[in-house]
Amino acid sequence: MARPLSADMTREPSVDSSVLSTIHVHASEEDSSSDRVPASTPPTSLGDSSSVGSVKGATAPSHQDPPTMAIAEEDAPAGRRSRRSRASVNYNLTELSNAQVVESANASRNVSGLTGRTLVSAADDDDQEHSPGTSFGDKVEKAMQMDWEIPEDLPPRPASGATLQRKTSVRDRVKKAAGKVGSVLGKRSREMMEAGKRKVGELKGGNDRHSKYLKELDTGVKGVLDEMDFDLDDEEEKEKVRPAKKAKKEKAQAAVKPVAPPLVKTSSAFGNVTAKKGKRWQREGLYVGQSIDTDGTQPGSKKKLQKKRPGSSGSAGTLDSQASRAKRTMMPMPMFGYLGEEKQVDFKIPYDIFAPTFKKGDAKPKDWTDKPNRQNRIVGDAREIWFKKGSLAQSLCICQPPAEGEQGCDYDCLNRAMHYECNENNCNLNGVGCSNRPFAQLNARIKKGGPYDIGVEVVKTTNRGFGVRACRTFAPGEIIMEYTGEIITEYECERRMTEIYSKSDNYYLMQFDRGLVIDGTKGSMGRFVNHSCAPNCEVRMMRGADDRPHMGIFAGDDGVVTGEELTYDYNFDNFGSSQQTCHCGASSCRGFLSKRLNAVEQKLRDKEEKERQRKAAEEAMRNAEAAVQAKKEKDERGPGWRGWLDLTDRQVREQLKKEKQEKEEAAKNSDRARRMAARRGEYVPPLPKKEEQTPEKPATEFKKPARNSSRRHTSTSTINTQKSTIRKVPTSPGQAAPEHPSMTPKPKRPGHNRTNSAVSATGSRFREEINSHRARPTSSGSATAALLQQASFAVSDNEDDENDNVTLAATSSKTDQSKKRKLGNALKNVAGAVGIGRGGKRPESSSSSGVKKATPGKLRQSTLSFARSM
Ligand SMILES: C[S@@+](CC[C@H](N)C(=O)[O-])C[C@H]1O[C@@H](n2cnc3c(N)ncnc32)[C@H](O)[C@@H]1O
Repeated sequence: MARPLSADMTREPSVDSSVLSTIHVHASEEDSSSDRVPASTPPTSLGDSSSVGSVKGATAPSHQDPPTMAIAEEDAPAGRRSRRSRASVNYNLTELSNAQVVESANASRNVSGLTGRTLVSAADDDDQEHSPGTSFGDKVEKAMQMDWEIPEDLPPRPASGATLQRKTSVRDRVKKAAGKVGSVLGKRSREMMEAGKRKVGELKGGNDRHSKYLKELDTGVKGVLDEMDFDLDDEEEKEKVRPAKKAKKEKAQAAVKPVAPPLVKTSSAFGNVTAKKGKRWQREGLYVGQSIDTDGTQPGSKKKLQKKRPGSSGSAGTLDSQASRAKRTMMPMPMFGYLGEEKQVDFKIPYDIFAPTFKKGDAKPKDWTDKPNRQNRIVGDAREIWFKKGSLAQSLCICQPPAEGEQGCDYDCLNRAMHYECNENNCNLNGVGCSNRPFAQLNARIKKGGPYDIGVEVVKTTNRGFGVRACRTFAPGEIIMEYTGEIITEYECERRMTEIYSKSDNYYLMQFDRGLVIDGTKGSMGRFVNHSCAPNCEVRMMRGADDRPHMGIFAGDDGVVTGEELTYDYNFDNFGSSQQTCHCGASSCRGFLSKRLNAVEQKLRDKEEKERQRKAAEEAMRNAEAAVQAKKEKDERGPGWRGWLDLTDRQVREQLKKEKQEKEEAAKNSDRARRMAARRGEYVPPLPKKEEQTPEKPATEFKKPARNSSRRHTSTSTINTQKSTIRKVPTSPGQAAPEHPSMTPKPKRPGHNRTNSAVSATGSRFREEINSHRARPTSSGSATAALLQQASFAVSDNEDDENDNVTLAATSSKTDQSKKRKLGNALKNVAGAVGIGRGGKRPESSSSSGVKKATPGKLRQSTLSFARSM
């Protein structure tokens, strides 16, 4: 197909505007002899070099021969003949190529029009432009030699007469370079940027538009040049594009509402500038990386931030840089809404946020390191048992591959049922989907490492020493850790218990295989797992792939969540006699870290417990009854009862004797006795005046506690008035305070104010009765009150001479007689009132004078009272 170019072409002036209208091709002699193309036969295709080559003549017009162009001999490839030796053929290329008429004066640019679409890249054009020595014809020939086809999806050719696509300008190339700069950072980026700037600088030449580009290059947003829109240098074009941009922007803003972010000032390497309007970022919201100053709308909030941060002194650093320093590194905790009273929503901390870890200063177990012994150590005689070849039955599971979404070797697996861990030798599934390999899984997890490999930590509890807390979740039945330690014999265990751990509070001994015991004192973290009567874990023994038993702590049926303390039921065998009290706090707590009982044991225990409770209830009942009885007896004995006295005590007996004498003496000198004696006409010796007043008897002795009822209160106060008068009766001079401690009066009860001595001192049953009735509620309170008031007034009249009332019987004067009468009447009235108050009846034992006789049972003091039941 391709032939060496063998024709020189010249162009003849054309009447047409096209310079390419007529081209003369000078065929060589050789061509004319062999491949000569007749003048009337045009090339049938563009591949025909003789016709295409003529174009070259058009690209390099010779000024010596205008307008006919000829290729100089020296331009021809080496070995070719000179022009003189070739025949000249003229072709009308316009006609031949059916090319569109290119109006541009620049012939080299218009070449592309011949092939419809540029076959030669812009870069080649540039090369050609910048390397004038390169033959265009050669290039065309090269292009012709290529296997090529025009892709179908090319943009349509511009309509005839439309402006052809312009060649890439320097500005475009700068933009292109700048675009690359935007995506790459570092030295290379800077170099490219500098190159772009230089090019624009070359173009500058006082042109405003160019200086604008230069400026844009310098001040691009965030220094990213790919965001610069160099294409939009035409104001008209910009206007066309803007509405679309605007709509896009509005749409974006609507999506991030309600907070419209303010246009912020930003800084770049080139200084502070106002940010480009196009892009706005949502600066606030509940996501990592947001500004801590969540309420940016608060005036002064940014300033506060500025103040807080060291080194952020005003001008140093822009707002953006400060905000970036104040970015959250974690999700903020949802503090509000969950805990309020209105929204009683249970709040659970997501496990992947809450990761409790040991803090500095937290208590750590002294005898334990962070790198515990994760392997069992067989000690002493245990070796013999441990390494003895057991006749354990081999197990082989017959599990089938699990269905999708299910796990293999599940609860119907034979290995699992026999507490064998599946391994490559005994598992039918060959490990595919097998879920019965906990220790292999644990080892793989620890080997892999990472923050959740072990997933638990030792923490100090409030009342149970140290404990273990989960730092991650564990699925139900998932292995958490292995309980390891020293493997000892039971004998050794007992020895250690009595000799080494006898004074210890914490025991780490766990029953193991074949009568062996694991002493976890020097073992894994499992030894710190505490007991609970409602545990969240369980301990299981399993024969591992190494054919040795292993003790594992597994998550219970509900799994374990982050932050939970791991617990299992110790089912403690008490080595000692004393039981350890349980502080697990579960509602079903058994009270002790003791063994969980089987059904029969539990039944027996329940029966015993029931019996114990019944006995306790009976005892309580008996005690209550005794208390009631005692109270009743005490009440019956009256307020003067001083409790039981020991009559075997000589001092007590003497004291009682003395009191009796005093009482008799007092009775002799009592008003009543004197009155009676006077009535009988006997001589009544006057009482010494001085002794009439008894300062040691406080006035409050007779006081009754205030009552709620106003009526009672009224009557009480009335009686108190009267009482204050009556109280002035002298006490027996011989009366003294009891000496023996057992005689010491007990604290007085309200309503039982009167003591024996008080009765003795008054020596009057009237007063006694008044006092006793005063304490009782009356049904006809108002009538009684009136009468008592009357009596009170009557007695009050006598108050002028305080001593007179006690010397009534001793005086014989007229005034005294009248006073005596008055008082007698008053007291009579009172007694009558009391009688009415007790149901309208007069007291049975009232005398003809209207004075009520106290019944013997109402006497406050009795020697009986002092008899102690022995
Ligand atoms: C295996 S250790 C557990 C770790 C232990 N708390 C420590 O600080 O080393 C068992 C001992 O912990 C204590 N303990 C465990 N659970 C308890 C509970 N629920 N109530 C009271 N004490 C408990 C008992 O002293 C028990 O002997």
